[in-house]
Amino acid sequence: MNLKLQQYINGEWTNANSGNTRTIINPFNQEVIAEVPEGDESDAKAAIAAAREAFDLGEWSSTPATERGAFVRKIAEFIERDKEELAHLESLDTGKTVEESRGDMEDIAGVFRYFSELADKDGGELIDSPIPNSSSKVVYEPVGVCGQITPWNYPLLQASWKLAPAIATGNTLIMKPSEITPLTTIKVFELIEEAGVPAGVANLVLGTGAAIGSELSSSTDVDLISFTGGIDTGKKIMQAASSNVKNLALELGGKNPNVIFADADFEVAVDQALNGVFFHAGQICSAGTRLIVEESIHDEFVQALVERVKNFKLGSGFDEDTQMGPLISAEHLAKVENYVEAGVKEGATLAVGGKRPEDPELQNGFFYLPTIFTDCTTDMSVVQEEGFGPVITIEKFQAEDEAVKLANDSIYGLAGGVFTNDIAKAERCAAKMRMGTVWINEFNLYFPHAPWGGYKQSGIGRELGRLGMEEYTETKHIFRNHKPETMNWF
Ligand SMILES: NC(=O)c1ccc[n+]([C@@H]2O[C@H](COP(=O)([O-])OP(=O)(O)OC[C@H]3O[C@@H](n4cnc5c(N)ncnc54)[C@H](O)[C@@H]3O)[C@@H](O)[C@H]2O)c1
Ligand SMILES: C[N+](C)(C)CC=O
Repeated sequence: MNLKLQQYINGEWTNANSGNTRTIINPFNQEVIAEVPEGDESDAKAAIAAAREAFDLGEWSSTPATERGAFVRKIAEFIERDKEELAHLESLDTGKTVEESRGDMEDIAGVFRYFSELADKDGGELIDSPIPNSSSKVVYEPVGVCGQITPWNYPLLQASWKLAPAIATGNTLIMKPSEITPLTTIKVFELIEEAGVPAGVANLVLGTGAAIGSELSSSTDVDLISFTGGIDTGKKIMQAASSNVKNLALELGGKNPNVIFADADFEVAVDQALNGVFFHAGQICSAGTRLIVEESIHDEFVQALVERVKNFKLGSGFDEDTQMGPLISAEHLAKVENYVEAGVKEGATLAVGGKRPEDPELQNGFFYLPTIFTDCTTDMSVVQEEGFGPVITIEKFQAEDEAVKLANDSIYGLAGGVFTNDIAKAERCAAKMRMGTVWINEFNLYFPHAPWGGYKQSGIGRELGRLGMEEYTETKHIFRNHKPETMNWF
């Protein structure tokens, strides 16, 4: 593997202070693919100190936005150049099909391009001051030192949503990828170095959330934490971030409803319902794992889903005909098994799946069969909890209001979909669904221009789009008196 396999702190590639390492395995067959440093609090502290110094020096934050945008554009170009290598690493690390990883790399390059173009497009605002002989303006400044923590399911994609806007806006940062899937993030730091981003601006620390993530969250030298991951971790980070009232951006989980009306295009709705869940074996925050289907088409819809699911090809992400890869780890496989077991105990009916595959070629990987539960009710844990695996629950409805009520009956509010050919009905539902993204006759689509984030416990703040840039800026009002005079009050 032609990769540095080290941390990147203050422009230097380093091993962990302790000398400890972690073995990274391929979830398809458990083969060792890399040995990376396992940093601890001392590595995190060194990276925070480097980022703090680079920010407080002021050179980076006062670099013209056009120049910072040019650095970000170069990174986009290098990602496009190294797309195949990056896609290969992502599939090795996550088990997802290399076709999906190629798509991710295109999206990631697009994210860097988008923020490079946005970098110098907002120079602030002149306010029409109500005070005579004065001027009033608003300027946007970087927040400071940013801690960035990412999950294992879309390692580089989630990192790109944080790295590109932070660099474009003149912040300094410390990135901590998931300890399970660090490879593409290491590679992108090679590209950040190659692009010439100054030492100390972007730092990479490798290790666990308990050691490094909590140091980033609690340090009073960090001004902002941007986190993508599970709700429970998000809550811990929120508490730790109160140490110095950090700015906080949280992208958390989802249990995303997909409402199918009887008047939807049947084939499209079936196809999108499957795509909405089974890409990356359901390990997607916005997976449409909660299907809510109009009663009159329910049985036919379930039958069509089951027929298609039975023919899914599970296998290595590097085989061209593989449609679904493994889950990420033995631990996660056990979690999905327990989740399904709970559904069965609560009375949901297993229409298909519900176990590991028997294919001898898949026994060394963390595979789980695509699974569909019918006869589900909103009180079931499988309907309320995020399983983060290839599992769909199906509920029935009769009336539009009932469908919306079911869709909103959740602690989550990340994303949802509605399939119908009645556009007025679709718009009515979209308006009432309490989620950060609602797709009409589509599922799981995202692009850099539109904001991404959750209502309710799915998070705080937005990534992507202009709002994703604003997360990394502070707003300052500057008032100037052109004709200062004494007040003679005291
Ligand atoms: N909303 C979104 O856009 C989005 C995108 C991708 C994934 N997710 C969510 O991520 C979750 C799956 O990812 P995961 O299992 O890696 O999540 P996780 O919360 O277990 O871990 C995410 C990151 O947090 C770190 N971490 C763990 N404990 C920490 C602590 N105490 N302090 C600081 N950092 C800590 C981990 O090391 C990892 O880097 C799912 O819930 C999924 O929905 C959300
Ligand atoms: C945000 N997204 C959809 C790219 C990945 C969620 O897990």
